Amino acid sequence: MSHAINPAFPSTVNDVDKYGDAWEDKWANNTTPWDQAHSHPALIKLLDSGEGGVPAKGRAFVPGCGLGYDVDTFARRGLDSTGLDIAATGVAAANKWLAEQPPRANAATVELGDFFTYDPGHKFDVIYDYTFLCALPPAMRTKWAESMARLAKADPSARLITQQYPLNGDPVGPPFPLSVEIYDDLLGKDWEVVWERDIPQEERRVNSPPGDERLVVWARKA
Ligand SMILES: C[S@@+](CC[C@H](N)C(=O)[O-])C[C@H]1O[C@@H](n2cnc3c(N)ncnc32)[C@H](O)[C@@H]1O
Repeated sequence: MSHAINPAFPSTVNDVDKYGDAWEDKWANNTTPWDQAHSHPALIKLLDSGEGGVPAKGRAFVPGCGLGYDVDTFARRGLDSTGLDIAATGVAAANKWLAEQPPRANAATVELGDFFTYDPGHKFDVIYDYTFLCALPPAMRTKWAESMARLAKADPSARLITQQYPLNGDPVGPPFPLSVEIYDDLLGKDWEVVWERDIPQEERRVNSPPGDERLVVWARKA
């Protein structure tokens, strides 16, 4: 079995101390091959369907947002939307891209910060994770789940949307392979699944490495 590290992800994220620098290096060197230039079609389909009880107003949050396509997507659906990224170069590029898009009624901004210590001073109605959990060294996963609960409204109307990927990946990351069980173990204490769907091959993002994808909507437990 191959243990090659996917070039889309910085190998140095395995070293937690150099972790933020590794992402900044990627952005500064303009090597962001994960960037697909748009939101995942499965997210658009979910939001357009109105399924899963995803709030259509309030505040949306996209940690590890990259260039901010998902921030724009939520803002165009009625939510004031905040992205967060640890790479300053990425944040500047994202805010430039967001400013270049057609006007929208709701706020769409990307902030510089570390998800694990981020405190915006308010809670979010919707949080979306895509290619963020899989980018983290597995040792950080418990803190990822704690931060999701900390940043979401403690209300059953709050939703966490996880684009679960890669579910059948190479055992050595990044991207670090995940499984439905891993998500359940991480999130089951604070969240319950209210909607889920396997993503068929034709809906996956172009250039995705092999691996199943599943889109899951979680409601915050009361
Ligand atoms: C694989 S990229 C995915 C970007 C985006 N979600 C996309 O699909 O285009 C992961 C992103 O997470 C950011 N990131 C990594 N660790 C972070 C952290 N602790 N807090 C905030 N952003 C982080 C990286 O700088 C990078 O832009």
